[in-house]
Amino acid sequence: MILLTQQTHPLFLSSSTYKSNPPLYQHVQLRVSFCVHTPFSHVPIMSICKGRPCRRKKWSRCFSSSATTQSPLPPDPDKQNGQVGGESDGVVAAQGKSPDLQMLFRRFWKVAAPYWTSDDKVQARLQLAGVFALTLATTGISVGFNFLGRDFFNALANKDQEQFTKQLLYYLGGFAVGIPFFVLRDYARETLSLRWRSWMTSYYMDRYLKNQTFYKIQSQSIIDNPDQRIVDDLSSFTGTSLAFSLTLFNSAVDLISFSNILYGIYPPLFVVLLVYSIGGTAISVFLGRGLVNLNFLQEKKEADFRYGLVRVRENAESIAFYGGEESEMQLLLQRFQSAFKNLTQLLIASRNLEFFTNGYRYVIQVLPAAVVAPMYFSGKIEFGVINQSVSAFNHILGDFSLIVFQFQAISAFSAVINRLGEFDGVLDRSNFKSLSDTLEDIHITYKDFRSSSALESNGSTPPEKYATLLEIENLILKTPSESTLIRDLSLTLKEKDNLLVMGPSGSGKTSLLRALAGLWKSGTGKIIYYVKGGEYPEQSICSDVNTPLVNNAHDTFGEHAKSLSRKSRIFFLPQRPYMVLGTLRQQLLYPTWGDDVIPMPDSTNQRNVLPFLTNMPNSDNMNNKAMKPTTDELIKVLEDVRLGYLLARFSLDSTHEWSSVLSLGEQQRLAFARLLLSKPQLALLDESTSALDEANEVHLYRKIGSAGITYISIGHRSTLYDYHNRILRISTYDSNNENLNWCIEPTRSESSLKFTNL
Ligand SMILES: Nc1ncnc2c1ncn2[C@@H]1O[C@H](COP(=O)(O)OP(=O)(O)OP(=O)(O)O)[C@@H](O)[C@H]1O
Repeated sequence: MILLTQQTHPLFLSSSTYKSNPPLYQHVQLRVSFCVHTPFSHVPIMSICKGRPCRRKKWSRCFSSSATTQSPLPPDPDKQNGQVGGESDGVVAAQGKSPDLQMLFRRFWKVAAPYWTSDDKVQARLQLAGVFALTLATTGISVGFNFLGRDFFNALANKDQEQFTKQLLYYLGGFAVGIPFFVLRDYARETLSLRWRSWMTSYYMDRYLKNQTFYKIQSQSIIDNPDQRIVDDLSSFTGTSLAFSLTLFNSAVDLISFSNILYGIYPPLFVVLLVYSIGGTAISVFLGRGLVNLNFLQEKKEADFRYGLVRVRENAESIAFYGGEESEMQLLLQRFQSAFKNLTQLLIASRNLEFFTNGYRYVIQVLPAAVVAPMYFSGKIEFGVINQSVSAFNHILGDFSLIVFQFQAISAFSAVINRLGEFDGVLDRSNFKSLSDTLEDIHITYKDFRSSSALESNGSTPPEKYATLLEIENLILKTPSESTLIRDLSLTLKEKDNLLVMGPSGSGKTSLLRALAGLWKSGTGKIIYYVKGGEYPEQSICSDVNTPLVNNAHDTFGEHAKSLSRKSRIFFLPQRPYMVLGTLRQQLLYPTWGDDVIPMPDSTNQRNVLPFLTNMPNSDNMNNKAMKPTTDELIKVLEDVRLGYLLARFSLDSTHEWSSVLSLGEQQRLAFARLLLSKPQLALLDESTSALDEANEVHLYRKIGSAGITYISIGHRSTLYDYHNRILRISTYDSNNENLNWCIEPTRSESSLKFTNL
């Protein structure tokens, strides 16, 4: 028996980390995991983590070392990046049913296939071929070792010193030649796995961030912990898929190579082995059937626990103000207990399976020697042949017993496949159509600004002074849970026609802005934006699949223009501004120039970066953006919103946790600075001055008014009347009342608006 120990965690802790946190890592250092292998066999017969059967990742490490066959080297201290992704709370798991095998294969294929047909396919396939070739070479080397071992033990048994020395030298020579193959095979496999993972990470992140999918997933609670699926599950999926494919390939080659040897020694031994392994597989599938579901739940529960801790970090100040430590402790303990209970069940299920699998492994150990020994005693075979038959037997046993030996790894892997398959489906649905068929009824259309002016000047009537910016037609707005908020709203908004939206709490004011921003689609009706299209290139004007086609194709902007117009023409200011991670300059430039302020890596580092990991800003997008503001302009805009004093405390390029170092009112003023820099056509302001004193509020409204930005604001203060032309009053919807639950009224005469005379 060869005992390969992996004292894993300390290898990944720098001494300083360890010294600064000795109690934290004390128990970690004591965790010794090991895989026990049979002589020259790649099959791990036991996997132990601190005295109990290893979970998933540790097993998959044994698994991947098994995939790499008979390595004379200790397995790599490979990625110890926490737990492997995991199980899903998907439909199947949630119902506690065993996942359907066909669906599992379908999901596996759907998740795995895109990379191998992607832009990186040539490189990927070449590397895969290299890994398979190296695996084949290592199998050949193992067969060679099998014969070397036979002659070595023969020389020993015959007390033939000369032959023994010769065989010893052969053995050492074999190691010198063979070891690099094993190392290179493992390295090539890990490199390919990392490349695959990198591509998939970029592919999943792209789809996750596109079309506000992240928002839909979060606001409608569609699936749990998407972040964990992107980080852990993808890593586990790529690593285990490669390891598993190589194990299968290797087992097939191994089976052919060693079956010949074993069959040549004693055919009945081969038949016994076959019957034994088929029976063992059937029993372990039966005993371990509950593990897949337990693995699903375990990962979800652990992710929930981790998310609870992240929320404490994110809301540290509020929790500290409330003095909510006790409640947080209770909530976190509840989540941990839930994970603990499930893990206990998982351990019990694993233990029961281990009773069988360990028995299965050990009972068979003496069998080949016992069957072949009579032939040795009768002088029909030499002593070395016994060793050879034991070795060949173990190889074939491992090949036939893949499912028995790897059942836990396979069950964990199935959970990962289901989790990713489910995520992939959600991303697909979100990117091709809505997540729910009933949610796509509010249509947003973008038309060329000129068409509104043309319409108005058509015929004998003189053109109106101001062009239309927005039309809302028969809008019935509903929550995602289908409760009506606003009925049959129709309005037209022209340039400088600033609208104030008022109404009781919960009546649907923010929801109206959500619908205008395209975040909510539940309901019916039309929203038409007239976007100043002069800056858009002709080719960006195309028919829009998500919006009803209008007669004049040039009137409707495509997806690309839609995102451009949303980004550069319509600007949304929430009540609690979002502060990005980065410098003060980045805060100001977000989101209009957000993608070109991130420093590009220098060209030396660039060489090592995979092409799909660099997200080059879209050149059309760049062309259509206004010139990036200079430092002087940034300083001026800070002064315009009365934040100039910040520059005495922070430089433009200093990085801080801005949501903590700036007060809410300062953050709101910073958001107005972004708005003034972007100069959109239309701004949607959701109580975006709620934290400001009246003097600052008035000042900011004057600034955006004089900048020529038209706005729709939600607010409660009567002082806001002075800066708006009309008020949209919404009352709480009552299904028994047939009247409309909104009305539009003028604030006061247009000439009296405070900024019009500025
Ligand atoms: N994701 C959601 N799913 C279901 N209902 C929601 C969702 N988000 C909000 N609602 C409900 O929609 C209604 C309108 O919410 P909205 O935020 O638009 O109100 P509001 O008028 O802006 O209120 P306030 O003045 O208090 O901010 C509320 O009853 C709210 O509970």
